[in-house]
Formats: sequence, C-alpha cells, structure tokens
Amino acid sequence: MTATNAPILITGAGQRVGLHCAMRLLDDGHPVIFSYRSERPGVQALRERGAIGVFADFSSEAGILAFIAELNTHAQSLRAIIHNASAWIAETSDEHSHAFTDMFSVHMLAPYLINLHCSPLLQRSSPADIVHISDDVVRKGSRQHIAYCATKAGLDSLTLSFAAQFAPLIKVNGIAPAMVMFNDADDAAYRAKVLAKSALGIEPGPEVIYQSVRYLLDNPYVTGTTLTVNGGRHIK
Ligand SMILES: NC(=O)C1=CN([C@@H]2O[C@H](COP(=O)(O)OP(=O)(O)OC[C@H]3O[C@@H](n4cnc5c(N)ncnc54)[C@H](OP(=O)(O)O)[C@@H]3O)[C@@H](O)[C@H]2O)C=CC1
Ligand SMILES: Nc1nc2c(c(=O)[nH]1)N=C([C@H](O)[C@@H](O)CO)CN2
Repeated sequence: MTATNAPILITGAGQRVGLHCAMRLLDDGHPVIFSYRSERPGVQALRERGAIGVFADFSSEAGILAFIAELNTHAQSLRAIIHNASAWIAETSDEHSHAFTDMFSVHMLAPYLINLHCSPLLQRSSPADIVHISDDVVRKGSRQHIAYCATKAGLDSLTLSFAAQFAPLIKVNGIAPAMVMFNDADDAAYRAKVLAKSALGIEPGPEVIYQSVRYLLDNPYVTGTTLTVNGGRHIK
C-alpha cells in the first residue's frame, strides 16, 4: 500500500540552505522530519511549524545508527531523503586526519548508511527520491579544501551507485552548487573574489537549491544525475 503524503527527511536543517529548503517543503504541503546537531533558532522555528526534529551527530558510525533508530520511531514511510548536512573544513586546521574522517563520515558514511537502512521506508512511497547535496568544486578539485572535495566526490559516486541499485522504485540524484550563500564571517575581499569566479557573478541565495530539489522531486524521468548550479563557473 502506497503511503499518501509521506514525510520528507532533510539532514542538517537547523540553518542556511537546509533550513530554507525545509521551510519551503512545509510551504508546499510536505510533512518534514529534519536532523539537527546544534540547538538553533531555526530548529525551534521548524518545530513551531510542525516539523519533527531529530538530533544527529554524523561524525561517527554510532551516531549515524542512533539517528536511524530514532528516525524509525517517527516514520513508517518517506517521500524523500535530502542529504544536506555537511562540514566545510579547510586544511589550515591542524587536525588534518580528524577533519578528513569527520567529512568522510558526514558526506559519505551517513548518506550510505541512511540510504541502505531507510530504503524500505522510501519503497512505501511512490514516487520516492534521494537527493545528495554535493559541490561544483568536485569538477576540478580544491587546494584549500582537499578532504572536503574528496568526500563530496565520493558522494557523487554514491549517487551513481544508488541510482542503479534502487531503480525503478527510488530515484537518486545530486545537486552540485557553487557558492549560493556566503558565511557571515566572509569579508568583502573574499566575497568579491568568489563572485568573480562565476559568469553570472551573484550570490543567489538558497532558493536556487530549493528550485533544484523541486525539479528532481517532480520529474519522473531523472535519476543518476547531478545538477550543476554554479552561475557558469565552468565557462568563466
Ligand atoms: N553555502 C554554499 O554556498 C554552498 C553549499 N554547498 C553545500 O550545500 C549544503 C548546504 O550548505 P550550507 O547551508 O552552507 O551548510 P552548513 O555549513 O550550514 O551546514 C549545514 C548543517 O550541517 C550540519 N552538520 C555539519 N556537520 C555535521 C555532523 N557531523 N553531524 C550532523 N550534522 C552536521 C550542521 O548542523 P548544526 O548547525 O546543527 O551543527 C549545519 O547546520 C551543504 O551540503 C554544502 O556542502 C555547496 C556549495 C556551496
Ligand atoms: N557545509 C558547507 N559547505 C560549503 C559551504 C558552507 O558554508 N558550508 N560554503 C561553500 C562556499 O560558498 C564556496 O562555494 C565558496 O567558493 C562551499 N561549501
């Protein structure tokens, strides 16, 4: 029996892109389950709109499995899973190995284990989708974010493998943004440098990611694809 109006799970939705997409999914009538690691105003705002928040620390296998167990107490089916949670750590930090394992865990191990353990919940919904939020930087690598880029490349590989494994019941796609929203600490010089990297030269904001999510959820004939949302960086 196919679930009607099954919830959508989005990870890392306490702030920024994830929070915006969770709010927009609620606007469009989807029940939302979201993961958060830190208590933030956005977490409370989502709860006040009826979304279910589940704590998750994806930096270890135990933390991922604990999240999956808790998730299963809240959902008997899922319309979609959006893997948004991410850590953007540069090599400037001293703890290189720690950073690599943290980003491997949040960018690759968490989507891998959640997809495998939760595919039965998705199979009770039709249509059903998995969306991996990656990064356009995978296209050419990054001198300052080597481990970040490598683990996002691994996520792109998971998109291809899970799309093949889960077809035709579950579509699996990715979104590869370049900068969509700056961080508060980004100074004017950095912002100008980043804006100059793309042909369109704008900070578009998180709605461009929601538009991409909407396209993937609504299109019945797209799987194994990663959408580039980069302002034309590749042609600059
Ligand atoms: N912002 C941009 O311009 C770009 C973003 N992207 C990608 O888009 C997505 C959204 O970006 P953005 O909104 O800036 O992301 P954020 O940097 O705001 O991270 C999203 C959330 O991920 C959560 N998170 C980080 N590490 C862990 C962990 N170990 N366990 C559980 N949760 C964790 C954080 O939760 P908490 O706050 O609760 O601790 C955070 O709120 C990401 O996948 C990012 O890589 C790609 C290119 C450009
Ligand atoms: N988890 C995150 N990933 C990324 C972020 C971020 O803030 N959190 N920001 C970027 C930058 O905008 C980068 O695209 C600028 O060139 C990349 N990934």
